[in-house]
Amino acid sequence: MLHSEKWGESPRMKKMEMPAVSLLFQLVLQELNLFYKRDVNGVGVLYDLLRSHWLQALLKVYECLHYYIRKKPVPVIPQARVLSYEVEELLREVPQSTEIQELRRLLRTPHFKALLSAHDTVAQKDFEPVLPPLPDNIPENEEAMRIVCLVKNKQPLGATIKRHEITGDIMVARVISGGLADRSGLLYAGDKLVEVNGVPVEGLEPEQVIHILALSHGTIMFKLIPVSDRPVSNQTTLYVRAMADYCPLQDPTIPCADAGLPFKKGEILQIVDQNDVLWWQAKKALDLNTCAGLIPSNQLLKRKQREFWWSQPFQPYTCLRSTIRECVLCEMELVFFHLHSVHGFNTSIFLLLPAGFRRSMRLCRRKSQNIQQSCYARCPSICYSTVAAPYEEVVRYQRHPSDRNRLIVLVGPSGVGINELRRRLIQTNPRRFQSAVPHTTRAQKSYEVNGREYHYVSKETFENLVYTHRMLQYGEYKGNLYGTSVDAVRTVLDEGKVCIVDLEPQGIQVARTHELKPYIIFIKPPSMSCMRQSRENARIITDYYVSIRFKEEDLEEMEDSAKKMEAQFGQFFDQVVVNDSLQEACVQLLSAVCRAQDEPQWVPATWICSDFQT
Ligand SMILES: Nc1ncnc2c1ncn2[C@@H]1O[C@H](COP(=O)(O)OP(=O)(O)OP(=O)(O)O)[C@@H](O)[C@H]1O
Repeated sequence: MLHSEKWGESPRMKKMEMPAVSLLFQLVLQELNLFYKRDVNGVGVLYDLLRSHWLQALLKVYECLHYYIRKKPVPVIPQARVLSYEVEELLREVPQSTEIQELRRLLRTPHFKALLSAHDTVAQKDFEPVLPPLPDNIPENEEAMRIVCLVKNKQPLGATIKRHEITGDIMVARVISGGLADRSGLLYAGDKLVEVNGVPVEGLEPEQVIHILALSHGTIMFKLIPVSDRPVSNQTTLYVRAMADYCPLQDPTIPCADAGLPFKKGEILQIVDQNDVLWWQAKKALDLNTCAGLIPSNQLLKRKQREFWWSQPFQPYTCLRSTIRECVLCEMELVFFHLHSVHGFNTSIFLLLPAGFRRSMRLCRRKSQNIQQSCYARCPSICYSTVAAPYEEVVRYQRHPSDRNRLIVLVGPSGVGINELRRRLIQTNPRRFQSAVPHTTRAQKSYEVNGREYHYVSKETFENLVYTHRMLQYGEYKGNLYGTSVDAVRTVLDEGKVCIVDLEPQGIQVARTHELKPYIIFIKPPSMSCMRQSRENARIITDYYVSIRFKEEDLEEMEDSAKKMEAQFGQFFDQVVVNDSLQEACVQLLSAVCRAQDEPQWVPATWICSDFQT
């Protein structure tokens, strides 16, 4: 901000602008000076004290603060006009002066004029809120009472009230972090309301208090008895990934729906307050400037999920809304949170393809009924418990250039184009990107090379890999076992390359380890109408030698399957690429893969913090 004054231009001016304290200091020192020479008792000590460096420095700070508080910006356009006029005059005298010509050009530029105009608009506004005078009839026990004035603006007040179950008093139930009430530092959870805008609240219902607030304009004045034990905030900020959707407006148990924070699975939330065991306060990591909202705590969600799990043991994925609906809480909070909105507050065919370009687990699975999904077969309880955790603690992770690359996992419905995209991605830079060579128990063909198309192993070896948890996923096709091993992935990563694998979504959990740090990319089909166009000439590869056109039912199945995958596993997707135009999808895929390796990403805290690692 530009200021028109210069501080202390003359000694007289300086004296006039000097704050009273400084002036007093000077006078006292002058007086003491007289007595100092006469050696009056104690004068020397006082004189030295007042002249001490630290006190002088403190006084200097005080003077500076005083000066800036008093100083108000003034409009500068009139001065700019005078300057322009003087520049013109000067140019008449020295027309060839490039400096003055440059100054004239600057003064005439639209952005400079706009800057001055913006400055003056701000300078002429009075931003100081006009507070009403304090009431005359402040009670004698003033100590116990506090008057709080909050000026309404476009933001919600950010606090909730409730009736105390025993005393019937109207209390501040909670103050939402980052809201107006919180930033004022004047309202605390547990404060007892006595009056609102001069109206006593004793005997009133919380709804009636809300009504009084709704009718008030300008400034809201609360008379309240402060809570005796203010909560000491020693919270550490925590980031979590939401593992389910949550909609506060459809949750009848939330103490205050308007104060709730809706979120979708996969979103990163910053938990700012965990004081309440049942209801936390959180912000979205993408929108940290807003005030926080209420979300169910980990404990509350886990409890409900457990109850639901025991009643429906074969349906691991629960609808958060349905579980929460069962919860009955005694607390009933009323909002003066969103008053502004309610009451007007401003408120492939691998035969001929080079190594790595073969189909792995996706091999003819549409036709096969025998392919098993390893995840559930091997560890249903582990999968369930992890999937069902309501929040997953996450941290920001930036891969160090000397670290191994993160595993890239492609997930999507059969036929969506995963093989095609992976093939194209690898083709862009085969020295950087590579698939993992799968294992199989089927016989090696004459033109195949062990370790190129497949690792050909015996059934016993294969089963041993499965039992020792070294298979990311595996399945059976026409009596033979196929699978992708962790060792095969590790081989690619150890060569400094980026390993690209496709997994069934149930296999995501197996791959999510500290070692592989997988980055999951969901390949999503476009809308049905777009698919009809883009897949008009495409072929589904149903067996090594058979390819047929996509039928309407294939497209429907793809869409249906994609929806189910998103609904059940969406929380694990780091990136979604819609495969409409192959070229565009490939570009998106390439940039996502590069981002995963080179830019900071949210990853489970267990992958990074040594405390979590087992
Ligand atoms: N965006 C697209 N536009 C047109 N055709 C496409 C597109 N994406 C993929 N295809 C074609 O669709 C067919 C199926 O693709 P692809 O084999 O890559 O799918 P997939 O997801 O790997 O299927 P599966 O799970 O059965 O192995 C291929 O012929 C491929 O070229």
